[in-house]
Amino acid sequence: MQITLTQPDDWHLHLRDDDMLSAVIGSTAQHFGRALVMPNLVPPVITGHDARQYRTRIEQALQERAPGSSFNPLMTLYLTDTTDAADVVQAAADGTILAVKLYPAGATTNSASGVTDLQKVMPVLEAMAANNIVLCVHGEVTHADVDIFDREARFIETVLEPLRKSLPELRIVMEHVTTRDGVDYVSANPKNLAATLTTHHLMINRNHLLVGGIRPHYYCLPIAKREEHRLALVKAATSGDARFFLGTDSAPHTRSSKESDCGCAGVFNAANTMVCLASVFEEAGALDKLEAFASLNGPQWYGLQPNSATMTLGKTESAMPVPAPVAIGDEWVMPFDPARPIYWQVL
Ligand SMILES: NC(=O)N[C@@H](CC(=O)O)C(=O)O
Ligand SMILES: [Zn+2]
Ligand SMILES: [Zn+2]
Repeated sequence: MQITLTQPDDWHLHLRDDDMLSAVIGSTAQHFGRALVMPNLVPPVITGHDARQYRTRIEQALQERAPGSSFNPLMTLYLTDTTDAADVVQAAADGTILAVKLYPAGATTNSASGVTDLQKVMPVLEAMAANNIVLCVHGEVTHADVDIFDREARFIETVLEPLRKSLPELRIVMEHVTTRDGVDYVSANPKNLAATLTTHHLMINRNHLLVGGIRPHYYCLPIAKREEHRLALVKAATSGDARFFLGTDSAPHTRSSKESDCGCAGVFNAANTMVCLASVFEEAGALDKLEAFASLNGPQWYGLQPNSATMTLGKTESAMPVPAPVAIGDEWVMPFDPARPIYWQVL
């Protein structure tokens, strides 16, 4: 059996910089037409100028590692307490950026420069609403007294809902939704709200992370939740609802920084996302919805055309191996092990 789709895009991707960028760019460029590139570098991508320079570095890495690729990186800015609204509006108007990313300070990898109080960035958010610029959010509160498994639900209640009430015209993407609460909130609020879903959150729950030994390569933020939440994510992804689309959140870290006494959060799934998704959609009896999720809903939300190229996926007789580790200097980046056999390949 084979299925052919419009070439997919990745609406949430970490490409990093320097050697890591060179090591991982090929995995994405091989399959995806475009990706929305996250700005959480050290230091972060804050201004339009930073984004143009980062885009140039990505293009250089592409030329070296994937010559001839037509992959198109789409850039974002990292919102800080002191972001200049005029710079954001200009960067969107001249095509430098497609969206702005909100990291609550301290919520995830490289978020120390994130927003400490939404009131401080209201002028920027108002300018974004007026100019139809999308806000992508890492939707977790960071208070020490909120349990890590409740941080997404609490964000919806205490940050997202009040923000949407005070600025209903602002178009918002809840990135990497991991709970039924998140899915239900997006489903119930049709206006100016969408969500990305990652490959790994469609495949693993918190037992995969913690039962039978701790699995640092499944540690990511937001953390994987109970099985009932994973099932809600699969239902949303396979529903055909245009407000749910693929953002892999492929987030490479070196093996030693994951297998550590204080391991980094992030799953590197760029190389096998499409075969994993084919497996998830097949199991849900929804292979006919994979194209909407991976290739059509995202461009529609961002007001872009779908890619003109196609991708064909074929079933295999025997299970396919997990992609090989990617070398970076004398280190490795370990690709996502989907915790089940995969009988699909990209042809
Ligand atoms: N998802 C992760 O666990 N990590 C991401 C950051 C993020 O998307 O929150 C990273 O940059 O490593
Ligand atoms: Zn995030
Ligand atoms: Zn991310």
